[in-house]
Amino acid sequence: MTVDAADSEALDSEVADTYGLHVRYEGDDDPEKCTARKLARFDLVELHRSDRVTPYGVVLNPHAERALSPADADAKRLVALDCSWESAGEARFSLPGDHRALPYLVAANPVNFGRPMRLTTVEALAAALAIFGRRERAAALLSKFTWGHTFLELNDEPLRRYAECDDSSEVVAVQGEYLDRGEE
Ligand SMILES: C[S@@+](CC[C@H](N)C(=O)[O-])C[C@H]1O[C@@H](n2cnc3c(N)ncnc32)[C@H](O)[C@@H]1O
Repeated sequence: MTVDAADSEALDSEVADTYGLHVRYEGDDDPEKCTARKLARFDLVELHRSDRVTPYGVVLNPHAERALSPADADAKRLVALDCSWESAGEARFSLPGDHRALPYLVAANPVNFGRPMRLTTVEALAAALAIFGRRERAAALLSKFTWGHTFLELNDEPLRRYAECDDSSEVVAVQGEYLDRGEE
């Protein structure tokens, strides 16, 4: 088989499975607690050690100007950056791709439980899948963590409402309701 044919076959299988899940893995966080490494052990994501070899896709970036919405659901790949929060500044997100921030959601992981927006890599990927209407696949990723199901429970209503939006501006409007509640 030619290289091109092999590439195209690999791409077809990603598309058939709807989304290829990729992680640019920095490796500066506690490897014992790293959610991306655990997902990779179960072959649920592919880890990449440099920006250059990380495939193009929708990049989950908390600093991005545009919010993720169902309008992005035709993407072939979701890409997260697994690094420590200390090194997750804007400049670190130099990956090629369509950068999107997740809307208001609350973390369920033991390190940042209850804290808005500070999601682990598995929570971020699962949230994106849920917003794209792939709730079962989101649950499958989270099922590898004892606290994983809590993420979908805590965020059940916002995730369902974001998944019903048409585009980023609608998602931002829904998010505004949750942010306002937090300020009351
Ligand atoms: C900073 S790393 C921390 C990973 C952690 N060490 C772990 O074990 O999962 C989390 C990654 O998830 C994605 N992420 C988390 N919160 C996000 C948000 N609010 N919007 C977009 N992406 C987010 C980003 O790709 C971010 O770099």
